[in-house]
Amino acid sequence: MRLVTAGEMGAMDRKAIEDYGIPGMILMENAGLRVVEVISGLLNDLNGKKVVVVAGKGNNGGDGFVVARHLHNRGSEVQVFLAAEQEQIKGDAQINLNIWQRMGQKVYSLTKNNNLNLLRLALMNADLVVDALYGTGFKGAIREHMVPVIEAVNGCGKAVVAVDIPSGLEADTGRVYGPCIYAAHTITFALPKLGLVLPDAREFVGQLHIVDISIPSAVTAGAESQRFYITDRLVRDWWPRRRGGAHKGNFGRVLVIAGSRGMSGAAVLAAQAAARSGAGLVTLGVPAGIHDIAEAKLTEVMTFPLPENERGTFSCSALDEIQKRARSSDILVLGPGLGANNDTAALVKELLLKINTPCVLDADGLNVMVGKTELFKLVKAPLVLTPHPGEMSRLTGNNTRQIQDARLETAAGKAADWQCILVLKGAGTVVAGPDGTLFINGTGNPGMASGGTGDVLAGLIGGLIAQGMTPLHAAAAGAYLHGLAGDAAATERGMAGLLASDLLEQLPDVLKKFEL
Ligand SMILES: NC(=O)C1=CN([C@@H]2O[C@H](COP(=O)(O)OP(=O)(O)OC[C@H]3O[C@@H](n4cnc5c(N)ncnc54)[C@H](O)[C@@H]3O)[C@@H](O)[C@H]2O)[C@@H](O)CC1
Ligand SMILES: [K+]
Repeated sequence: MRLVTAGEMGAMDRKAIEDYGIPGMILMENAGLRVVEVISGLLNDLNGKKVVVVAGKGNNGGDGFVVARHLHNRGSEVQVFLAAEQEQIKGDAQINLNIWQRMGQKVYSLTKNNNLNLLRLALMNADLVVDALYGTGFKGAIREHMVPVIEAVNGCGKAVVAVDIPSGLEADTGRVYGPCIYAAHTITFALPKLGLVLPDAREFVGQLHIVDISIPSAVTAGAESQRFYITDRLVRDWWPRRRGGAHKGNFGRVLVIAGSRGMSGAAVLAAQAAARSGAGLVTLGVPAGIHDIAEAKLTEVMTFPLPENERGTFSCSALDEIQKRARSSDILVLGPGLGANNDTAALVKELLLKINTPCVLDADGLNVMVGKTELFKLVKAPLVLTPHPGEMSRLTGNNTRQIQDARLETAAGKAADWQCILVLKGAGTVVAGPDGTLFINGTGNPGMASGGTGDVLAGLIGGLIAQGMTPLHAAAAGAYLHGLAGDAAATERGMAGLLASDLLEQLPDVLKKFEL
């Protein structure tokens, strides 16, 4: 699903209104109705439920009046609080406010101080709160006089449903510069706004619902944004189909080159993830000293020993053998647990320059390329880099704060500079293609910030490429599925004890639903 900025969404609204003749009132009516549908699902029976609507002066507030009307019609007891003077309300919002008042319903203006106490009282008794203070028109920090309103809503302990965007959050940046509504659910219209899926926004957005408000599909499909939110639907579109009569040769061959003395686990995890992803054949090459361990740990994956140096890491003399094996493989996964020394670094560098097989380069495979990033664009086959912010910092020379403050720009910029696919890991993993396409991932949880989960991701992406997904789609799908596996593991066993190997256990169930 495309991610849009407030400006892009506004242009689409205008197009629907001006080019297609859909009155703005209809869009607002649909928006309100969709919110009521979600609320209805949350409260079961709307009859008799107490709902507080806090509305702002713009069209987001207008949506709030529509919500209030439909909830009232379905038997809820609705109180509307307006964070503006009535005279400030214009256009469609004004029409909906008028309708509400002609229905004999009150509006309490929060610009009068005593109504703040009334709001607090109403919130105490409420079953649910609707936040319609600000939507895509909001930028910067909440003004001083609105702070107590937001604080009252956040402090009341009731479920808050945010209309389009939690008020206080910027639609384009996902940034919050002052107090902001903590929503349990955010119902956003037509397409997800970029800021809603960025990591800073997560705690405010709660569960994100994307609802249709009847903007013609030709308009939303014509959005120019090359940023996408990864969804089930996208992954399903990319999914490699398994024909009847298929054999293991149809699902690709993965070569994993990974591990060193003390880090056999990384190699094993990456190889198992490739196998669990559905790849036909997975072969793991490790330094000879840990070969017996790898072989003992793995059942389905084939293993072979390679020359090592006195530190127990790959020796550069392993080059020919790896090259030969890579030629008969569909993808090379290189890097997990390699260790970083000059000998191994030389091997990685030579391999990248010589192979014609697509490659996923991870972990120490990336660390040994620090200072040599100009070589990335010389790699002949598609290259997928999977740095976490620390590795990205070393590769770019920017500190991690700079990387984290500009995750989208960094990923997109370096994917273009290095002519590669860049997977910038961390909350809200960003996948960037060299052509400017960006995918943002919303699955996963903090429990996954533990050793070995990155190795699983590298193997998973490799396995998907082997099965015929394009490297860019495999990187995005891999991040998404990896997060789903982490979420399933966390649901079952909690976050604290979550191990990378738990993700492997969850993968078959996660993948199952895409096979249908
Ligand atoms: N036709 C349309 O454009 C539609 C718009 N819809 C709703 O309209 C919303 C956008 O409406 P608007 O553009 O009127 O904007 P908002 O309703 O988001 O209102 C923002 C208002 O707050 C002001 N503001 C901006 N930054 C502020 C700050 N830091 N502190 C205080 N005030 C600030 C703005 O000047 C504006 O008056 C969407 O989010 C959506 O909810 C929906 O009704 C669907 C159709
Ligand atoms: K809102």
